[in-house]
Amino acid sequence: MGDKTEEPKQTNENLNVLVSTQAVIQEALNKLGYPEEVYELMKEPLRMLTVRIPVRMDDGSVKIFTGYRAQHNDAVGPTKGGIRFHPNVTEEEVKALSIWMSLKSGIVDLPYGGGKGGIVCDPREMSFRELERLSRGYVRAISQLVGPTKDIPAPDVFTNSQIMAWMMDEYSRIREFDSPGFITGKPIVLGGSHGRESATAKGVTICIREAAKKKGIELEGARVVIQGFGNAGSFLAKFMHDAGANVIGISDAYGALHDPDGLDIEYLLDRRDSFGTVTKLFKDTITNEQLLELDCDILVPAAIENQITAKNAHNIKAQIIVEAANGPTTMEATKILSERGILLVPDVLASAGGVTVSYFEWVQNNQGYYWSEEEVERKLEEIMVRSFENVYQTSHVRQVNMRLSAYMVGVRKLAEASRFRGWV
Ligand SMILES: NC(=O)C1=CN([C@@H]2O[C@H](COP(=O)(O)OP(=O)(O)OC[C@H]3O[C@@H](n4cnc5c(N)ncnc54)[C@H](O)[C@@H]3O)[C@@H](O)[C@H]2O)C=CC1
Ligand SMILES: O=C(O)CCC(=O)C(=O)O
Repeated sequence: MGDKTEEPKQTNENLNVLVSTQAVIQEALNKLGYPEEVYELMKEPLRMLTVRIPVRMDDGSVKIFTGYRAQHNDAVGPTKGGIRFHPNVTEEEVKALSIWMSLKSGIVDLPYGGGKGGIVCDPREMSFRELERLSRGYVRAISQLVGPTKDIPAPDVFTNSQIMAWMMDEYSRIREFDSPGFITGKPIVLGGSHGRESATAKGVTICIREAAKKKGIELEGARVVIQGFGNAGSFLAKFMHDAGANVIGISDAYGALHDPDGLDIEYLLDRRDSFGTVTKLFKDTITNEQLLELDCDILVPAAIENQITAKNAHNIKAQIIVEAANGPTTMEATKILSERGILLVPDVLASAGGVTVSYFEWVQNNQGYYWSEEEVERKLEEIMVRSFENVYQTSHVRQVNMRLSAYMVGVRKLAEASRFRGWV
């Protein structure tokens, strides 16, 4: 399968993640037999807040940042989803990310709808104190819309447990009581859960293991390529390495590293910075585009959107693609990969380990009783295996690819809850 590398194709492909997500949602609802009004309800978030956040910079100037919080649908329960700090954040991207959160919660069966936030900024260029002021300013700006029973944020690209701690502290000050359940992904000492930091990668690892079984591929010695070396990508590299797989390629925003004999993962983990950057330390690098087309068994995009497109889908060599990132593969590429017989485990299933352990964190905060790491991992394992099997079997029974079957599984609970509430 696919040893030959084709010339990049010129395409007029749609790269708008909101538009492409809407198309798959519509297809899923049609297949399930729901009327058009259900799609009309689902195609956009119920609420979308845009905020402007003034931040005093270290040089004394004031900079105004734009931020968003989207709440897709709260028919099932409060909305939930991460906050992204990235220069390319857009309103449409945040909307799509909130829809994906609804689907994830439906797939792993959590009592949530989807939410997502983002701030247009580059935290790599900001000081620690500037980041604190920005994080607190964002919470002040969205505080009326969010809360432990309304909308519960968490980390995403370029945000981490320190940022969650500042946000929790700011929210608690505004409300005048300690509110650990306002946000998840916190440091353990502030009510964070064991296993949350590695949860997204754990969930991806379980999906890789289950997908490899379906394809008859042994994980021991399998060649794995991972795009992105942040929270999701770096923990995944470790778990793959520990499972005896051969991680032959990794990347960050600045480039990629390749060694057909296997990279020194322990060394790379030791040298990466808090933004998941490591390739700057090396002279001998390849590009992210080259990384995706490397000869390997398992490919894991764990960085940003629109990485596998109609341009490069024909040149992907992996037999299994497991999407740790949100939206890394376009819909046209999904079709090409599925026609080529490549097993693609979609983002809304594969990356749902993060929100699952965030849910455990929120439950622990609400009850004030904390679980051991073993308990968290056992519960996560059970949920991920069951969800993988459900989506996989649905794809077989309905004769659709796993992205469409995941959307069908994910959207059903939301549609039913909206119907029982009398919304549609
Ligand atoms: N952190 C979490 O719990 C979850 C994360 N995800 C998704 O996983 C993906 C990665 O998120 P995290 O690991 O949390 O972020 P992170 O901020 O920890 O790491 C991001 C990584 O992507 C790289 N990157 C950024 N821009 C890039 C570009 N243009 N090209 C190539 N690489 C680039 C960075 O250098 C870094 O290595 C995102 O799509 C995120 O939405 C999904 C579910 C949960
Ligand atoms: O942990 C959470 O609540 C959300 C994680 C997230 O943002 C995601 O799955 O994309």
